[in-house]
Amino acid sequence: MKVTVVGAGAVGASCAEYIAMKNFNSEVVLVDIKEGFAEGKAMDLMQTASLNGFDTKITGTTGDYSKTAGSKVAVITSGIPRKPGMTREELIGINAGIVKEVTQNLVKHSPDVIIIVVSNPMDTMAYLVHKTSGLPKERIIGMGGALDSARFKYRLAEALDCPISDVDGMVIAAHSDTGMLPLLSKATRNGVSISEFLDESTQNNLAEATKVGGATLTKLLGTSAWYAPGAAVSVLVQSIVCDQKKMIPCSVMLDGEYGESDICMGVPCIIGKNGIEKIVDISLTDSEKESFATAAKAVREVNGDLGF
Ligand SMILES: NC(=O)C1=CN([C@@H]2O[C@H](COP(=O)(O)OP(=O)(O)OC[C@H]3O[C@@H](n4cnc5c(N)ncnc54)[C@H](O)[C@@H]3O)[C@@H](O)[C@H]2O)C=CC1
Ligand SMILES: O=C([O-])CC(=O)C(=O)O
Repeated sequence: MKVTVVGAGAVGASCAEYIAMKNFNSEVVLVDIKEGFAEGKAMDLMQTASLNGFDTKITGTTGDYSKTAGSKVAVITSGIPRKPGMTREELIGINAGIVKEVTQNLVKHSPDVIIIVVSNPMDTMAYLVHKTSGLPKERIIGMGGALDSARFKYRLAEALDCPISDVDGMVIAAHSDTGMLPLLSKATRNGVSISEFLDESTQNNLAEATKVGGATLTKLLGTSAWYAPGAAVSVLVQSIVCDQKKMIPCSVMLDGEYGESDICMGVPCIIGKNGIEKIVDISLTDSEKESFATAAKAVREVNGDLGF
């Protein structure tokens, strides 16, 4: 199957690399606006194929969307990343125009495409794709929760001083420094609630560290992260291409679910060959419900800047 990745920068190239390394898909097309950049990244990645043992064909193009025709999945990573001290929301002015134009080009050449939105502010960019693409809602998936949940598991394992494979947990709501909701009430070590091992203050500290995970890395790196974002996208793409029907928190258009409508927010979804196969309704505590509603209010305010 053909998978297109728009934006051959840090996250886009990392997506392409992880997809290829997992060797489940035949073709990845990288697109960038910078002359020769996607072609160069594709060539460099292809020269790792014999070393890393994958058969995925990776090609690159400078803005020729005819090369993306017939894509099953397209990942939008084009746009600017934040710098230390910035919020994701501050990127809207530049990224909204880029995401809108890229979406129109993608849909023109691949009307049946499933779009994965990565560019920030992601929940608002996913909403923008809904408003401008004409695609059915099950074919627009915002990537945030997969990454935030991986960061949550990293912090859980750190606090529990145990292997990451021992822990499980999920982050829902918004992909923002304040709007993420790590579900402490459902986090486990081998099926045992973390409250059996960690006191409340330790739990709250690790939840806070999870929420600012992106900002912490941006401060350390001088730009935002790419390895875990790329890996998180590859998990989503694999679940679609291989119809795995994994449950992954994704930012999707809500129509009454979790008490919200006309907004993209992170909720657990079953991801398969049709994109979002199902939104999973899970029980939340009263305080989690309140946090979800507060996060939605903030996302709605940012969406307002799009002018729909
Ligand atoms: N949703 C998430 O969890 C995450 C989102 N991000 C977001 O992903 C985006 C990309 O981040 P990076 O890869 O680090 O940035 P980057 O600057 O390394 O790469 C972005 C690429 O997009 C290209 N581009 C810009 N306009 C374009 C257009 N109209 N068409 C095609 N390509 C275009 C640029 O030339 C550049 O190569 C940022 O908005 C960042 O905030 C990053 C990490 C995680
Ligand atoms: O922090 C950022 O700006 C990039 C991002 O969304 C993340 O790494 O979670």
